[in-house]
Amino acid sequence: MSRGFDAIIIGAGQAGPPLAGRLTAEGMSVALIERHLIGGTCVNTGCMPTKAMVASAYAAHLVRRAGEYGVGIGGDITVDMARVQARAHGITRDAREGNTRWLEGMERLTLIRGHARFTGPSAIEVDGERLTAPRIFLNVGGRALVPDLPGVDRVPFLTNSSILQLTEVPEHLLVVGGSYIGLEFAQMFRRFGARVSVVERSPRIVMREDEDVSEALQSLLEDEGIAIRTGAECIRLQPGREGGVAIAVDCADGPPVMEGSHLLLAVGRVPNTADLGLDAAGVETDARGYVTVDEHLKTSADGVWALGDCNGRGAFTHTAYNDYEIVAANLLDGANRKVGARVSGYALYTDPPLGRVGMSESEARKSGRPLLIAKRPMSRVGRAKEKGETKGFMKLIADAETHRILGAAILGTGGDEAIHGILDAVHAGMDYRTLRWAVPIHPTVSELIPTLIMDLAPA
Ligand SMILES: Cc1cc2nc3c(=O)[nH]c(=O)nc-3n(C[C@H](O)[C@H](O)[C@H](O)COP(=O)(O)OP(=O)(O)OC[C@H]3O[C@@H](n4cnc5c(N)ncnc54)[C@H](O)[C@@H]3O)c2cc1C
Ligand SMILES: NC(=O)c1ccc[n+]([C@@H]2O[C@H](COP(=O)([O-])OP(=O)(O)OC[C@H]3O[C@@H](n4cnc5c(N)ncnc54)[C@H](O)[C@@H]3O)[C@@H](O)[C@H]2O)c1
Repeated sequence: MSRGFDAIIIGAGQAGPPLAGRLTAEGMSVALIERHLIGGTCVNTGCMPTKAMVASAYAAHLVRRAGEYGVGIGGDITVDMARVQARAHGITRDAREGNTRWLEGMERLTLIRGHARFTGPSAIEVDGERLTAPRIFLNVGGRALVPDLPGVDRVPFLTNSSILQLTEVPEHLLVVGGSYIGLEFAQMFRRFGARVSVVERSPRIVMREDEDVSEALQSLLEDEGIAIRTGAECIRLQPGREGGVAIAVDCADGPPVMEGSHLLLAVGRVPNTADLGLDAAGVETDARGYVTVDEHLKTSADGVWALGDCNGRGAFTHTAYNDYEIVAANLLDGANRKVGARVSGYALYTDPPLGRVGMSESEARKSGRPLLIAKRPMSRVGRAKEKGETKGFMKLIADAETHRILGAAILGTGGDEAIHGILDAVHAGMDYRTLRWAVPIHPTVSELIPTLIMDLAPA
């Protein structure tokens, strides 16, 4: 049996469902195929559950600090991991069910549950059924990378998905990987009461950020009692002496073996492209399996586009959604939007969070432009003092000749929100001098943005 559609979308993550909404609204018949949970990674095992758990961890942290604010708490502070998880799962379930209802009620949409793979150009097979369409959109996302570390097959390990099923606080959580996933889980589990050790292969955590960011983050995590081991190049995994897991790191300074009760692998993601039958349709990938796309997100095969994490052009929910906006605008609105025009912005949800936009200082220096830089510790931000959250700093980097902002980092309370004032200015291509005369609201973290601009100096 074969069914024909105007369009087929594979994957109901962050780009597929809104694209289905636009295409069906234009009168097209669309098949949306999902093999697992509607909403994909962000809703089910990524942003939503982790940010819900970060909120629980923040509550535990603040309660422990209550005395500093003049607030007394009677009795011991306890964390009920099962309730923390139930809260997070409730939030994700509501989102997933809302998305599912929306898609099930969408006119001209056929929602198909199953694994899709190409059988030829314009042809897909799901559970033995053949589907064809002149337009096929890949939104297949990715999954946790399980690295080929010696001993990985001899020890139990957790990923970002399975760690969401823990109903008890681990005694000692070992985290391999000191970037987004590793650090967000490390801090939250420390705040839930676990001992936590992070092992990172690079010379510093969050290696893609500037050194001052890595240093400040490491120091604030260590202040909370998290052990961090960087430059750990020769990691071997082995069963622990008293059950649990051990990581042998005998190639660097420090103790040669770290033992823990649980192990989280947080060393990156792999795209879900190996089992898609891409060869049958002539869709090319790079060496790491990411679908190769052009500036309009078209693949090497006519009539096939790739959106979201699987195209390697972004690794965030907002970049996946923006991919949908680009494809929809070009196909349906006669636009000529390009992925390269996107201003890079993201946040790391430690507490305090790191809000980032554009270039890091080291990238800006490598570009060879004449730079102006301003930096201010959060201990000199009124709102941070009032909140009792003064760790971190804000940094702004501008081009001295063009007067454009090149990048910024706000590692500090509210940094994930305040960074948007700068992100919008970069997006608008604004001359930073325009912002000098903005009248921001007091007391906020954002109110320091004009001050930072006044402080810009050759560096
Ligand atoms: C722990 C964690 C925390 C994160 N936190 C944040 C955050 O705070 N902010 C942020 O911006 N980003 C965050 N991310 C990243 C974010 O989740 C992803 O960038 C985003 O979900 C990518 O969306 P996507 O649509 O490309 O793919 P996905 O959301 O992964 O969706 C792909 C879908 O395709 C389906 N699929 C795959 N292959 C097939 C097939 N052959 N047939 C049918 N269906 C298929 C999958 O089942 C899945 O549902 C986080 C990620 C993780 C892991
Ligand atoms: N706040 C957010 O937006 C957010 C949160 C979580 C995840 N994410 C997304 O998920 C993706 C994956 O995150 P991630 O943290 O797993 O990957 P990542 O690629 O950001 O970092 C992986 C880290 O593991 C280290 N590493 C790699 N191999 C190692 C080894 N063998 N031993 C020790 N360390 C090793 C790397 O040096 C790096 O620091 C990110 O690209 C991000 O886009 C985003």
